[in-house]
Amino acid sequence: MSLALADVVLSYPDGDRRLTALDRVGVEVARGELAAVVGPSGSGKSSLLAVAATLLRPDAGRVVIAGRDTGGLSERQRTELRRESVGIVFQQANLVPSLTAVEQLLAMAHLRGRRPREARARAEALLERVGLTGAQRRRRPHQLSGGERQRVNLARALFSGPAVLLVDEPTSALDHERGADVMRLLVEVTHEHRTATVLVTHDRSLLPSADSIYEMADGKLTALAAAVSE
Ligand SMILES: Nc1ncnc2c1ncn2[C@@H]1O[C@H](COP(=O)(O)OP(=O)(O)OP(=O)(O)O)[C@@H](O)[C@H]1O
Repeated sequence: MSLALADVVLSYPDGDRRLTALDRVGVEVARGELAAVVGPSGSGKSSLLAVAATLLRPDAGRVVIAGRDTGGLSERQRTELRRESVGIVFQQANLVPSLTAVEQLLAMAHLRGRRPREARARAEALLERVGLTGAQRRRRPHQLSGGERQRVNLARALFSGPAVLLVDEPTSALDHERGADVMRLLVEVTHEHRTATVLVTHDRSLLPSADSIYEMADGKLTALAAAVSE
């Protein structure tokens, strides 16, 4: 399993008490599998992604990423593991306003010490794969549509070759057709790049293309349909 959560509990301070956002959550996602998580607002979906991304430490339970139990790791080790093994596509694209699409990816290469020519070729290929033309790859975020920015975001998340891909509401700002296109792309890249992908969404119409489906309600995660093992 590339991503495994077992008995994960997460709570937030809430006045004098604590609010339980994740209540003994367990989930396993294999490489090449896209698991979709649906659930109402406030049910704990973003909290699940934050824990899976090692951005938040759970109060209890285990989070295993690419075979490594993250529980005993220092902050520094967690950051390192996140950089190497976790691709994150959150609602806002969080792109750097002054950089072109290609440069958004190259900025990551710089952090990771890749060779410039090799990095540029990889950046161009990934952006092409997610559907950006040569001209679009040279544009800055404000010159791209919301859907195109999401594609840049996805390409950037894939750049390091992560084992785990975490995607939060990628289609919420898009119309139905564009949302369905982004979903199709996510399924394809999950299979091609062999990522263990978790996708959080409100949109139930996207579910049929997922490999497995879970529902989050009041911090509890239930499997609605399991992945068919290969
Ligand atoms: N930093 C925080 N401090 C306190 N409570 C929080 C914090 N973040 C989230 N919560 C609470 O935890 C619960 C779960 O929130 P979470 O954001 O995970 O839900 P969600 O399913 O992602 O919602 P949405 O679909 O609206 O994004 C909610 O009751 C929320 O108010």
